[in-house]
Amino acid sequence: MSFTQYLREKADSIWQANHKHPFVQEIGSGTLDIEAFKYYMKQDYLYLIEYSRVFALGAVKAPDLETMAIFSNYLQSTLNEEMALHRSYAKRLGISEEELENEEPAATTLSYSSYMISEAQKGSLAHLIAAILPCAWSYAEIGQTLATIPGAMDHPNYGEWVQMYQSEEFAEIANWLKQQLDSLTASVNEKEKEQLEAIFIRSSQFEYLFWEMSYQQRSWT
Ligand SMILES: Cc1ncc(CO)c(N)n1
Repeated sequence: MSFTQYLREKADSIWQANHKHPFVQEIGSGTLDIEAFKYYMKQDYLYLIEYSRVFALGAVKAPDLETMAIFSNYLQSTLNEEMALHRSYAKRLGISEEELENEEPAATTLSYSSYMISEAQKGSLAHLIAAILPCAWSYAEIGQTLATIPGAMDHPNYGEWVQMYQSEEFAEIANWLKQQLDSLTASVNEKEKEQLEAIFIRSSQFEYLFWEMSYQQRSWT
């Protein structure tokens, strides 16, 4: 079994809880309260700014030009493609660009993004990837699952979201990160593998908290 497959199994109960979370389920059924979605969009925009910085740090830590170019490519696609989805939703939902950029991060957004940046800065490239892999991989898994629900991709509010995350291009990011982590861990010791597992689990838990925060539209209190 590959190391990333092992991580996926270790985190399975958390990932199942993410799939079953009412925020995710209601995007699929199209019944999610639009106010919760708006709240999510604004917080996720802030999250993605910091997530982009981790890709930039990946380019800094990359061992060769090819890896550097791929990190810079995913930095570009997050800033200009994934975040364009948020900008387009904001426009449609009546959130101004100013409001989008001036939103204050909620407690979970701040702790999740600070956690990723901190692991990315202090650790090796493998640590950096372990911190962001649950983000890319769990959204690809969720997007592909929701896409099988009849009508989910055509829903007037949530269809575009499902289309983005079920796409091949989005899944490619997770697949590439998995390959990198598997090859980087081919020769690391057990202690480092345990550290990487702890980071992967922590980010998976933060994914759950992010759904929960959004569903409750919860900020700091
Ligand atoms: C919180 C969160 N995790 C992962 C993704 C996927 O990029 C996202 N947009 N937001």
